[in-house]
Amino acid sequence: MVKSATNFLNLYRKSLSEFFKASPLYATILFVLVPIQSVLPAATIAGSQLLLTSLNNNDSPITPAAVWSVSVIALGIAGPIVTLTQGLLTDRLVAHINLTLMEHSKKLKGIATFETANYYDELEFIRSQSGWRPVNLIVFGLDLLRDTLSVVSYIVLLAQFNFIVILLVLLPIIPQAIFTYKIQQDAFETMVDRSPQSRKMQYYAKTLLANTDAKEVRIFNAFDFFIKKYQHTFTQIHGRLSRVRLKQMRISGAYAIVNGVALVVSLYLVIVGIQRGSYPVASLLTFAVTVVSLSQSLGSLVESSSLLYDTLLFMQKYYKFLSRKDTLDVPGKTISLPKVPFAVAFNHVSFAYPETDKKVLQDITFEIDPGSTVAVVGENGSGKSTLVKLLLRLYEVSSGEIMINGTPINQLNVDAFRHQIRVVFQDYSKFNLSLLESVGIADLQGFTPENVKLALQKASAWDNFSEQKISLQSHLGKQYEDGIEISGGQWQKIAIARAFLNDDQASLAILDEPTAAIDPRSEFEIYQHFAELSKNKTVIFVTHRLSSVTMADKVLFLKSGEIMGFASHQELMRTNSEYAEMYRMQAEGYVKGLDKSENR
Ligand SMILES: Nc1ncnc2c1ncn2[C@@H]1O[C@H](COP(=O)(O)OP(=O)(O)OP(=O)(O)O)[C@@H](O)[C@H]1O
Repeated sequence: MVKSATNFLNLYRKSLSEFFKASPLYATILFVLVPIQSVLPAATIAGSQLLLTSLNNNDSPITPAAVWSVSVIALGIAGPIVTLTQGLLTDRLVAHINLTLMEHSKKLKGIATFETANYYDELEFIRSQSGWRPVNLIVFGLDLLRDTLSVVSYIVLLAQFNFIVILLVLLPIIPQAIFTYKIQQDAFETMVDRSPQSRKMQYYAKTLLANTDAKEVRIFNAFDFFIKKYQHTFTQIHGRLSRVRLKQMRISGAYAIVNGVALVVSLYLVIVGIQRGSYPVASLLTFAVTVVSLSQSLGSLVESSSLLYDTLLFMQKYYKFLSRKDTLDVPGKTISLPKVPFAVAFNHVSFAYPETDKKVLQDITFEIDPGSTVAVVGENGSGKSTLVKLLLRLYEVSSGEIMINGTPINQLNVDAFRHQIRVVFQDYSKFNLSLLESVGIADLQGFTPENVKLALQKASAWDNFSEQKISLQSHLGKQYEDGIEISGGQWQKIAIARAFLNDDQASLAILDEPTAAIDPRSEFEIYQHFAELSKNKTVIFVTHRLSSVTMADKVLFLKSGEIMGFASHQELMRTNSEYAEMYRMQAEGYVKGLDKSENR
């Protein structure tokens, strides 16, 4: 209990320091004004009692009247200033928390955090709440400060009464507070637990409402299917949360009754005290007003601190994410390679994705000569994209070693190494930016309108865009009001253009199924430019179109994470029956297709 209270206070203190990081000015104004604002109600009550006493004693009422007046006026002025500053600080804090998260993601050079289910859930939870949780941190964080100071100031006012009176007012609140924190923790844990389910619910709603799945949902008439799935998941998680909240309400009601009885008893004690002459008559006013205000402030203190507790549990996850280290092991001193074509060597490389046991690559050993072109082929799931990810050092190998120009990959400077690579991913990004930026992002220091245009030409995209009056400045995608939605093939051509951008400065090009959505004419044109792309650099391309392997010096044939063959296409055709069969099957399918159309 003491330990968790200490943790709570430490986390609160740490979280408050975020206010100052977000805006030192607004935070300072608030931390000066809120305490003053908090004690002002008690000051007005004290002023009232002094006023009554002075009138009763025929003394001058000027000083107590001044205390009362100044307190009331200051209270009126402080309110709007605090509200304004709180609003301004909230905006800053939301931006600060999100920017800190984004800055931290910069340090995570590996992608395990983003592709592993557990990490992903945690990240999604933080990301989905980072837009509004900081607001609660300010609101409840300041409420706690305000309520604490108000409670202290009311207790000071009550100090003139018997100790038992104070105890009667304060005691019932302690079990109530403990219980409320416990319930809040249960509610939070229920919410965190349900985060995978919440994601499911969001997914079902999005499938029906977003444009990405609109076609198939309608063709399959799958509306009720998704609505039922949503309702089912909602009922599951809502039931748990409702039970926690109902329990909270029942027990809070019971404590309210205990509290009420304690207040009545304390009023009785004060009346008896006044009748006996222990307290002045005017103190009844102080007691009546203070006890009600104190009771309200105590209730509010418990509520705000329990709600803050909920927010602090979020902050705990936020700090945990910030303390998350990169999944790559980056040495203190790293090596940058000269701008020459890369020689790539895999030495007995095996790999299992984090938190899984299955080796998706097993004992892979091969060498690629600098400046040569290698095609990687194999069935779905044979490990081709995984090999690419390891070569880009998005993951660390489980065992074995990858060497680039004779240097182990994990001794290279990650940023410099990646900057020497041009890459097209199978699941390429559709950056909702201008056309210029969508391509330029591949070389942020070196892109110009001219070289972006050249890259788009090599990707066989420029004429197509020009015909549709899409300029370099046009915004792509639906994120913008004036954004233009382009076709799947056009998005892919932009991804290819990124590989062509300033490609003469790269040492390695990696193309993972680069032309899957491209029309045959464009594909032919792009492949013609590939010859240019492969000049002065090593090229590795993953493909299912075996017709394109003839462009490669060698073919790496993978099956179930193992190398089945690594030789020229001609040699594999001669020596590897499985490869030859795969190639013939594709070629026959194509020829049969031709025969059919000719016989029509
Ligand atoms: N992030 C991941 N976490 C866990 N397993 C993964 C992950 N990504 C891929 N896998 C698994 O690794 C294996 C190899 O996948 P990979 O994507 O490398 O195959 P591929 O040869 O590129 O397939 P395709 O031809 O379909 O693109 C598959 O069994 C897949 O399920």
